[in-house]
Amino acid sequence: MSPLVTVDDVVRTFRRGPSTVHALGGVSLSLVPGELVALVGRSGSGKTTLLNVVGGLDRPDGGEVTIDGEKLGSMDDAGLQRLRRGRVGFVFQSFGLLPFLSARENIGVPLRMLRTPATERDRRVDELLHVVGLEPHAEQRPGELSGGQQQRVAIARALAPRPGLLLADEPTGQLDSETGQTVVGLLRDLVHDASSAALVATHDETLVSYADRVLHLHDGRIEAAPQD
Ligand SMILES: Nc1ncnc2c1ncn2[C@@H]1O[C@H](COP(=O)(O)OP(=O)(O)OP(=O)(O)O)[C@@H](O)[C@H]1O
Repeated sequence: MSPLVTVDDVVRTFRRGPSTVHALGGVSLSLVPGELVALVGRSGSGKTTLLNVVGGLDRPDGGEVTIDGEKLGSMDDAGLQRLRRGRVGFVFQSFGLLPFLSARENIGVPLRMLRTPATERDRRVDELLHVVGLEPHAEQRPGELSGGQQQRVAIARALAPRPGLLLADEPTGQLDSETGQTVVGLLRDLVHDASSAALVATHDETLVSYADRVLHLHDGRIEAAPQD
């Protein structure tokens, strides 16, 4: 199967005062549709930096990211913004929901940004509320939902435009282990069903056990997979 995402020798360095931090020191990987890949590594190993570069939130200093055959390095800022709106979904540890909107309205936000017609938008939001099991809570605001419910809203929102690629940074970090397990199982099923690819940075052993593949980052480099 041809890859949906390829990351080729990506380098990202940051200046911190007089010193240089090599956050990514030549990372290469690829993701095919339908796989959930866990990205593990110690704090500071470069996981968030890699997700940001793959999703076009940050530009690398070297190397290339290709999504669906399109090179991100050739896109201007408007092109990257279009990519993020339509083809890449982000799920963050802190959920990132708008506090004054209901669950239903939060899920619909990316579709509003894409100017999806209202009837189609409503249909898609209803479908997602059903998929993540939040129909009874559709009109509640984030502050009236549990952590697991908020994370399910965030996942539904990320999936609303049917992105080919889902990027998640510690999506279970704020959840107790049982809720985390529910969210991870849901995430995996959604990725498999929609043939999306997901790259998920995590410290969570349960999430790692649900992944199709695990990539280990160490000091900004992917380590060879341990032999089993
Ligand atoms: N904007 C920035 N400016 C300077 N240094 C940065 C910046 N962003 C990241 N870094 C540095 O790059 C390295 C990698 O950081 P990154 O956040 O990607 O790690 P991480 O693996 O996601 O860590 P954690 O698990 O704690 O979230 C760290 O040394 C960090 O301090």
